Amino acid sequence: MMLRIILRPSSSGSRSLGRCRPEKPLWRRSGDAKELQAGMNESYKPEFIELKKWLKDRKFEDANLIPARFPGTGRGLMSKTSLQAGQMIISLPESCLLTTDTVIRSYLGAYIAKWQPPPSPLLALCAFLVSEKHAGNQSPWKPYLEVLPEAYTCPVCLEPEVVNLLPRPLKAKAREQRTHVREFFTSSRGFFSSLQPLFSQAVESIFSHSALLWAWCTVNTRAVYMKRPPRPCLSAEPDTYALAPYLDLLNHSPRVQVKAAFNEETRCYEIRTATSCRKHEEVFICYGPHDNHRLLLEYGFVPVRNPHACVYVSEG
Ligand SMILES: C[S@@+](CC[C@H](N)C(=O)[O-])C[C@H]1O[C@@H](n2cnc3c(N)ncnc32)[C@H](O)[C@@H]1O
Repeated sequence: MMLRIILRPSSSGSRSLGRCRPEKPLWRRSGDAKELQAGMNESYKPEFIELKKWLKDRKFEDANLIPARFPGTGRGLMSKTSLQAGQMIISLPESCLLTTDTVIRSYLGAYIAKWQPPPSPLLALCAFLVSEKHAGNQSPWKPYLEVLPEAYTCPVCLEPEVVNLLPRPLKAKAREQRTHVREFFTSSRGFFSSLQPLFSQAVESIFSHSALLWAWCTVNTRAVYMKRPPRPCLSAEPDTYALAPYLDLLNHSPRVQVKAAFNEETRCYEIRTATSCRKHEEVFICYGPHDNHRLLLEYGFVPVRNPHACVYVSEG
């Protein structure tokens, strides 16, 4: 997420990640009826009822999209009505977004301001996610945290024996990603220690490698692209991540295009379709024109048919 409809540049630095890609117009649907399979409504589940209440309190109401489980793509959002080209799919108010603004305004803000060198925007978001998850029932973000995956399927989360089975170029990238996250953890430990006054439990047990990996994957697979101005209390790395509850239930299809961006006038993150979507179909967005390696590496899945799929060959 960051859903890239495109979503954003990757948090591991070297690539552009699938998030909402606002500069690309609209989406295409394949029109292949065989691909469209009915989903099982999940809106009755307590976690989604709680999430909808929480969103309503933050001025978001939507009667059209419902959480559902689809064969092939898993959990996603289904449209209760047909959607026409150019129609808004979702418009999520700023008050629902989790960005570095949220973190800086929180109890972590004073600790971020004190820490030198300034933490990166990604570290600020990850620390907040870990801390709020640790807070459990006390967290105002609980309804959102409850619908986040417990675990991720990106190669960085796989056992080395499993990574070893991947094709060679992907294996190399998966190992690089693992090293990158390990270094992110090691270099963040000092900052985590500085947060000890906030917790009765040892910070080492809260901000563990596995907790940070979960937070990193949450941001990397779900955040949308939303550029924030640089702030002195954060490092100069681009601040482009926004977690967008509910909107981040939208799955990827390489065959659709959307327009997605934060609207400065309405103060909402908006996604519009370019093409129509039939009633009771899964609504997709496009995380970017990514090949299968990239989708597996960054998002932990490979779509059934991908027009951007390619085969890597070595020079030899
Ligand atoms: C932004 S989330 C979308 C919602 C997610 N399916 C959920 O249940 O929370 C992105 C994640 O959804 C899954 N996903 C997205 N598009 C998919 C697709 N076409 N097929 C299978 N899984 C997909 C991947 O696990 C990906 O990391």
